[in-house]
Amino acid sequence: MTDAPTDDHGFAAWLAEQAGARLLEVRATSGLEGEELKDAGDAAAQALLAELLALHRPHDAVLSEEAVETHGDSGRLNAERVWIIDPLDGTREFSEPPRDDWAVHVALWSGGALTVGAVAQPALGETFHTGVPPVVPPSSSERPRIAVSRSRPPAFVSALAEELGAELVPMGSAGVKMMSVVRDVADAYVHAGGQYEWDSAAPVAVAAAAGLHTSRVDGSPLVYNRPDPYLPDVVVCRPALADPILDFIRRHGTD
Ligand SMILES: Nc1ncnc2c1ncn2[C@@H]1O[C@H](COP(=O)(O)O)[C@@H](OP(=O)(O)O)[C@H]1O
Ligand SMILES: [Mg+2]
Repeated sequence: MTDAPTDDHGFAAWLAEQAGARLLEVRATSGLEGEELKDAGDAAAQALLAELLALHRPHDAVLSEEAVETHGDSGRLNAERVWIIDPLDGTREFSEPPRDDWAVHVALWSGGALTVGAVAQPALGETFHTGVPPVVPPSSSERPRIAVSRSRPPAFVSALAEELGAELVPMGSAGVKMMSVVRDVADAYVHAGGQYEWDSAAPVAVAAAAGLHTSRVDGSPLVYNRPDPYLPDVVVCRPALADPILDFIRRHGTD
């Protein structure tokens, strides 16, 4: 294991990569499949991240999908610095090798806002982070592309795509979908109906640092480290698509 960087951006990227390497190892060597592989991945990535955070940032609080005791007020609500992590986002896709649409999310919330984010896509060998904000290339597609859940695409997004003349691009993991906009694989990610702070914190921090639009579906800001981490909807897109998308949702809702 390489030394942990001292700056928070580099540290977040390093953490995400350490967990990513552990996940690749579990996938390649455990011999497990299906639910057992999902559970082994979640547990291994959570254990490593918890250990490394306790070792290198012992005074900071944590909110993790895989640590239920952090979901309520475990001290994080009064903390100055809170790491919001999803040790394995896109668990379903992780359990379907050789799919690469799964990710490790590490964000830092500090003093009321997200200040750091890192999203590792270990099977792609790529990590996106706020230390070196990604440069989003001009869109390579004439038609807008909207990334949607592979397993549970919200119905309103099909109607939105029809109005915008867009195509839907199904893939797993909230982080992968937001990074697909950064990578010019899609132009927008629009989601409603359920999600939690850990699903969006790190990729939203990276997307915002890259100059993309990030908000709730009603256009209001995404707010993190709240008492209830349920944060059911999100829009991440190229800035030019924000008005058309938010206007459609204002007129038609998300039901
Ligand atoms: N309706 C919903 N309610 C709760 N969580 C949801 C959800 N839709 C998506 N998610 C979460 O968002 C992540 C991406 O989902 P999807 O690939 O379907 O877009 C998944 O995280 P995990 O893989 O960490 O559980 C999934 O659990
Ligand atoms: Mg998740």
